[in-house]
Amino acid sequence: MRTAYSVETVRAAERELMARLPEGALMQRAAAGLAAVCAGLLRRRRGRVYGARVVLLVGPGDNGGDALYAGARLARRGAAVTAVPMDPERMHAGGLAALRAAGGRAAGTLPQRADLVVDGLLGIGGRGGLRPAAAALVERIPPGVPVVAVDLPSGVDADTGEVAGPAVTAEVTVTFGAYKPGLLIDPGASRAGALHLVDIGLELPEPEVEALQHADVAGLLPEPTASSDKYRRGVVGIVAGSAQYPGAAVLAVAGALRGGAGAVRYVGPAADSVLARHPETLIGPGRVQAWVIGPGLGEGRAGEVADLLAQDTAVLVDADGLRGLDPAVLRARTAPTLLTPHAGEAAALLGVSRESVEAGRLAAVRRLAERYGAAVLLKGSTTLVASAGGRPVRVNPTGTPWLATAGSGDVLSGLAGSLLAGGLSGADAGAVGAYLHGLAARRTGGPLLAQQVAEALPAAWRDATHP
Ligand SMILES: NC(=O)C1=CN([C@@H]2O[C@H](COP(=O)(O)OP(=O)(O)OC[C@H]3O[C@@H](n4cnc5c(N)ncnc54)[C@H](OP(=O)(O)O)[C@@H]3O)[C@@H](O)[C@H]2O)[C@@H](O)CC1
Ligand SMILES: [K+]
Repeated sequence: MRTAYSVETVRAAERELMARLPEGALMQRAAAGLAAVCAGLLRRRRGRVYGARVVLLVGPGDNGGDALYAGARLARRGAAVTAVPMDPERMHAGGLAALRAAGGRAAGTLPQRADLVVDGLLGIGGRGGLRPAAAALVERIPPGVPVVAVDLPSGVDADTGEVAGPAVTAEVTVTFGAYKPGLLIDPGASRAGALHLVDIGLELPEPEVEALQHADVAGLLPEPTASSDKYRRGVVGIVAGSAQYPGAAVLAVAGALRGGAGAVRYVGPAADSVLARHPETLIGPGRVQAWVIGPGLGEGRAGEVADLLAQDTAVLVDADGLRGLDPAVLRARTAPTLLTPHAGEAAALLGVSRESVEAGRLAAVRRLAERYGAAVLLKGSTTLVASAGGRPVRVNPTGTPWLATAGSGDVLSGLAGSLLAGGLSGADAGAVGAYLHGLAARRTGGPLLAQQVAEALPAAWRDATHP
């Protein structure tokens, strides 16, 4: 599991550790890790550190201090290191002295030729959009030069991944002590590049955000045993499709058939299309362990959603099924409930604009889970899964922009519903479903069709369970 911690939590752990260590020890650990990553990048790019031109963008706080001490280490290995301050009056004094003693220098303007830029403008002390002096430096980073961000790319909000105005786009981010949520959640995540965690010895409590890895998924996936027949492996019921959108039913069933359930039942007007593509499907009402309702349903079917929610059975509600949901009804349920909105649907459920959901995805998914008392999977460039009760929000690490394609959400809802039928909780079914869905899309690559994602799911399942 990759875990991420809020600034408040990191600061508290840092205070506790600092009290037990000599002054400056943590910054030295951070700078050593940062310098090692920079040296590795320079060796890969140009064979050696000696003679490399390194530019440090130096902010007024300790983030700038990390950059200066790391710059000193690189200068001692023969790099030509230039520090460019955001504010010449405010630079970490000890770091600047160390850089000068190692042969580095400070300059007022950003050199146009460089092999590496180190972004030490702002770390976890950054607040709001970059002020003009910082924004001006970021805009002058020469194109094509790799940037290593110190702790996080300047301009990215550490707690949320929000980006207000200009921000650094890094090739690598070297982060200290713990991942920050903003490194795992877009738009911040796509600014951070490859992540490198430097252990500085912090002792941390339960994380605010976590990302599953292969081993976590393997541990959660239901594997049939010798004694499991199709009913024990769970039956998932799909209520989807309409005369206008029969394809959504076909795709939801395609996902459900590959999610490990023993059988898939279809209820709705697209039975002929479903059977033509998936002759394995059971048709018509009957007993199930989980229902999926919503994909391609069209308008005017809220009564069917209400009927399913009144049953003591796990339910996944997607797409058109999400219209006009009553929080009180959902909160009263005891069986697992999973809602799978995209940003527009989430906005309607919260009564806010789509833009505000996109800009603050973490807050939005948490509020949805609390308001509806359900697990909520918020689809998007980084899919998030929250559950009611303050558990860590799960960030899906396997997504790819190619998944933004028609029908891909229908496959996901069927897949996650199948996992619910297999006995996973709402949050686990959502997180594991999103993980496999992303892996399947990555395997398919390039411009993809939703049905190809469904077809690649068994291979994705094997990748996660037998890497
Ligand atoms: N945690 C750990 O264990 C360890 C942490 N370490 C390092 O310390 C870093 C945190 O250092 P930090 O607290 O000094 O804050 P930092 O990020 O340098 O920024 C504060 C400065 O920025 C300014 N400023 C704020 N917003 C701004 C904006 N939008 N645009 C422009 N300026 C803005 C703000 O100005 P002010 O508001 O005071 O006027 C203040 O001067 C952390 O990220 C990591 O790198 C490691 O060394 C060791 C272990
Ligand atoms: K930074």
